[in-house]
Amino acid sequence: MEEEGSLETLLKWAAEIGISDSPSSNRPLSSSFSCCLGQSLSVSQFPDSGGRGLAAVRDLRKGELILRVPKSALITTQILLKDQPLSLSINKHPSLSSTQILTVCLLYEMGKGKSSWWYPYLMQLPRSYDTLPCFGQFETQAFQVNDAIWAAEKATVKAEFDWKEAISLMKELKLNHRLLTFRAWLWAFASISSRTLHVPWDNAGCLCPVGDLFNYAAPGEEDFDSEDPFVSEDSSSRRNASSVQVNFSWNGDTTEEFDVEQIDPNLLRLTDGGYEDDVSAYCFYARRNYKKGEQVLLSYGTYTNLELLEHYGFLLDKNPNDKAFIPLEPEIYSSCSWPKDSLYIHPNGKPSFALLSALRLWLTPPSQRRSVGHLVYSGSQLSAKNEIIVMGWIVKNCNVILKKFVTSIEEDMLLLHTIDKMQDFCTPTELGRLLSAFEGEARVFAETKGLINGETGVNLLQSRQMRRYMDRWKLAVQWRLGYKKTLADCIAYCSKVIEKFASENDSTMIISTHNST
Ligand SMILES: C[S@@+](CC[C@H](N)C(=O)[O-])C[C@H]1O[C@@H](n2cnc3c(N)ncnc32)[C@H](O)[C@@H]1O
Repeated sequence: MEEEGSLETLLKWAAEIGISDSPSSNRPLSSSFSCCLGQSLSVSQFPDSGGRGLAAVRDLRKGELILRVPKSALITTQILLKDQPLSLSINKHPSLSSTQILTVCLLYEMGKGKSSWWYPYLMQLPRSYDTLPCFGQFETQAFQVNDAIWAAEKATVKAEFDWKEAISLMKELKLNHRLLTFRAWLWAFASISSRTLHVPWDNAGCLCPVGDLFNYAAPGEEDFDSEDPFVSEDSSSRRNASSVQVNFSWNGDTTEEFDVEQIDPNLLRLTDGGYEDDVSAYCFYARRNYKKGEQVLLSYGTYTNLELLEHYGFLLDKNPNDKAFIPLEPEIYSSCSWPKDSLYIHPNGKPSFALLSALRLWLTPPSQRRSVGHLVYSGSQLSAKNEIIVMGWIVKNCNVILKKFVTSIEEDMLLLHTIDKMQDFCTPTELGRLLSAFEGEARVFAETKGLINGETGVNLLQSRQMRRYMDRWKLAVQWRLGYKKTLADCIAYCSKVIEKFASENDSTMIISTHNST
């Protein structure tokens, strides 16, 4: 993400309008503060986890109030519709969704330039995004996995459809031609998708100055290395995918250093934050204890890496909520009552509870399925033989899928290294050397984007647009590599289970042979 405008201007303006990170909710709202932060938080750079974000300026305790943003500072459709001409025009388009309306409102507000009340905030918004609808054809194909390619294509088509539906309204509002383009729409849509917070009165959510500087940590990270394949499964509620929804769950982090007993029990109610009617403000709370200097993170909800990419334009190296779906025969879905999206492989390689159960049933001879139904649905293994068949089926299918990819895990790792080098190159000679050594996908990228052209190629590579293409391409390669690794881990896991059963079977045979002699 790239943003422009001055951060100091934003933080000064934020202090003036009552945004505060003071731990005391009684601190008078005052314009005498030159920065809204400094008491609990400060803006800092975290290159490996979100770039610009918020750091703790002192040790923070779980449940502590760390930021308040008054309702008047939030950008909501409700507030923007106080503008009469805007409101009159929007009323004439009742079929537009709440997100389309907020997107139009944001572009309309951008069109006001310096006269917008939110100008210091708007200037700090990223100039471009890497959310799925922004992926071009090359980057989309780089996912290699059909589900992901479809998700990217669908996201782009949907964004274009939404834009076309809203264009007559935007023309009525006399937005300048730059704001009428699909590019501008994608920008506004991605701003909303990746930065809005949940508010109870509008599905589109709100834009929350300063509150939207928190980067993301997945809920359930503490379960990531758990031996139990069921722990992280469907344990948290799915949230509205189009907005940053602050997590109200009770499962805070386990890295306690303070005595939880000392915390006011009322504060434990809120571990992330939300809009609070009684104080008319968006309030944020520390979801766990933080040491001074640490990045303070927010849980936007439970997302797979593909969902994170779609709505927020990034993915996590280790995402406890990620899921790898493999193609299954239609009869597998119809032979069980598990929902399709519960049949997947965990990021640690273990098949999901539902996937195992569905396969146990499906790989039982049809005449016996009725009699084992209750065992299958309770998650029990049916027999050693059935378990070996199930694991063998998974191993075989994952192998088939992996072999069909045009690149292997090792090649993807090498490609990521090449992309890094392209992003870091220093001189035209270095670039020339790099480009001449290109083959496969990197060569296609260089050709498609016009990089194989001496001086022009160098200039192009340095351009902002080319950097964006490379970032998105890299995200797609990272995603597919994660997918392949999960399948490889799954093969290893299932093979181990088969070995275990085989060795148990051997020892049973030895015992029974021994007993019969
Ligand atoms: C609500 S904003 C957070 C603040 C943002 N970093 C900024 O500079 O404005 C959400 C965006 O931050 C980035 N982000 C948040 N958490 C991240 C993480 N854990 N890893 C990588 N990028 C992250 C993504 O670009 C996402 O769309």
